[in-house]
Amino acid sequence: MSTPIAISRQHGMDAIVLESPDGARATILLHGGHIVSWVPAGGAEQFYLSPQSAFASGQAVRGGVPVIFPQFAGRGPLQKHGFARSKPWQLVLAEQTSEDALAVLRLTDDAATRMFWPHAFELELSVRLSGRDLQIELACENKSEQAFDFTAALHSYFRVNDLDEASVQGLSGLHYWDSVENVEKMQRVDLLLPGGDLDRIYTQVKEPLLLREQGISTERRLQIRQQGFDDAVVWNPGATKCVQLADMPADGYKQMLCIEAATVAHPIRLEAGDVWVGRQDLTLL
Ligand SMILES: O=P(O)(O)OC[C@H]1O[C@H](O)[C@H](O)[C@@H](O)[C@@H]1O
Repeated sequence: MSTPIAISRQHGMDAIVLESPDGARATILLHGGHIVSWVPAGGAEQFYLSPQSAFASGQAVRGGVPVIFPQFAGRGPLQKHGFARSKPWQLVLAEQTSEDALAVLRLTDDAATRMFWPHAFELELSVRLSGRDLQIELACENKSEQAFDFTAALHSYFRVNDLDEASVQGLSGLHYWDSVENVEKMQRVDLLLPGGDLDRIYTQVKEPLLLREQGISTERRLQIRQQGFDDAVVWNPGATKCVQLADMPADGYKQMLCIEAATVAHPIRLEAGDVWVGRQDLTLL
């Protein structure tokens, strides 16, 4: 038995609010196919959402999980991070079952996307919510007659109470591109303590990552697993760059850390008719 979920309004935009029977909750805007909130069962908000974010057509939301496609950052001729995050997506399905809640959203090419990127595609974002799990899947089908290349990411902004008390585990031994210093390096220590101004593309990420936060009497442990995506981007703008972001408070960087499932280093080549799938699965332990 499943119950359909109707479109509601959140942040002045069309949205789906997923609620699983065990009390977990997630909100997805049709604008950008953008998850803006996730509260696991018995837990607190896991995503950072800037109080100064724009919620307007054609603009990107600052926080949550922007879908980056078909170009990561400025690595190509398109607008930064491509167009998917600022386009209206269509709702395919939203329902609650006795075990979970699920939404599927779709973005296809149109005259505007083909002007910049001359390919026919179908992107599908599936979000499954249950208990302390959030599973995010991005699928891309090549609907054109020729192969195309793209880069992509699920650019998740995790909320932290205090950046100084947050750490990321599971990166040791990985090579990364340091986008601040423009140099390739290797992660030697297991625990990454993300101070400000950090922008790294870790390549060939196979093991789960763990975002940890030490409170006075509690410890938050959020497991981040990815599949289909080769790389993980860890980003925090730090004080100086944060001030330059018009849609973020000056000290907003202290409350967030991006850990993104991404394919950046080697673009994905998708043959005509083929489908690529990437996912980021989150579990509050
Ligand atoms: O400000 P945006 O266009 O949303 O980009 C935000 C950030 O995204 C990624 O994490 C990149 O690695 C950063 O270099 C970039 O600054």
